Amino acid sequence: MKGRVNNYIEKLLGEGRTLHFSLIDPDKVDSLDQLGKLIERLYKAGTSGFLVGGTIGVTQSKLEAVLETMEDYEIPKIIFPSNINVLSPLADAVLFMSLLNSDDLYYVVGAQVMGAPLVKQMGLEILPTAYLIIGEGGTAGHVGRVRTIPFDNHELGAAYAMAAEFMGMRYIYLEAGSGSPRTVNPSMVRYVAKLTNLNVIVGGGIRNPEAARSICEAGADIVVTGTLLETDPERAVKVIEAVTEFRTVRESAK
Ligand SMILES: CC(C)=CCC/C(C)=C/CC/C(C)=C/CC/C(C)=C/COP(=O)(O)OP(=O)(O)O
Ligand SMILES: O=P(O)(O)OC[C@@H](O)CO
Ligand SMILES: [Mg+2]
Repeated sequence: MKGRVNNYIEKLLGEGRTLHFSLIDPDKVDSLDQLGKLIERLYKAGTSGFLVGGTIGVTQSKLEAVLETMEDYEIPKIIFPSNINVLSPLADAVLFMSLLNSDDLYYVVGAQVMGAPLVKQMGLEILPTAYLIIGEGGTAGHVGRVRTIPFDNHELGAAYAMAAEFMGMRYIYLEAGSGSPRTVNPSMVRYVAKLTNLNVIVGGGIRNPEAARSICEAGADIVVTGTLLETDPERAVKVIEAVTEFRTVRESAK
């Protein structure tokens, strides 16, 4: 899929679909055998791609073991990097992200400067992504030193999203944090989707098909689940079905 991931995403979105990405955290994998079975299950259920990453504890060897387990599947394998050590040429693409609401310049531009030559050498396709953490954002919010955007402050979320679009980014990831007790507010998703042409990725705390559906209805383009795959794969399959069965007519931003 290298070089074809953006096109693959645009094609499915153009057909009115919403995509589901399964987030695998290499640090949470106990057995590669079990991971292989889980991946097969998620693929058969219709997940649209794999994100691979975790905030803490991911080594290159754990990352590559996960990517090798996925290699025979014809859907994108995309790195979700917490830092420059979480990169590998075995992936197809990388969410090349800037944490826009960080107080630490390292997460806004430093990691990108250190990572860019590595990404180039590895030949990874780029998904230029504004990463926005809403609420406290769990471990990622702590590590990323976020300047809080309250869950109900849609104007603030949308202002960041518009700034990201004006700076040339193509994706925005609205993140509540892994295992968050609540998801990003669907009304913030609606606001961002309406005011920009960015592809809107939403993740954090999505634990059931109803929550996933509300986020789809609000106009998300890609829905991410991570923790649920680890805790309740049966329910994760139901979330995948809810997302991939959803159909929408997308409007361009005014
Ligand atoms: C572009 C490059 C090379 C790096 C970008 C680096 C940036 C901007 C990082 C943002 C801050 C950060 C720590 C993000 C983590 C994103 C991530 C992989 C989340 C998913 O992992 P979790 O599920 O939260 O991990 P744990 O389960 O370990 O908490
Ligand atoms: O683990 P969950 O809560 O599904 O969150 C997924 C992802 O948005 C975390 O970065
Ligand atoms: Mg996690």
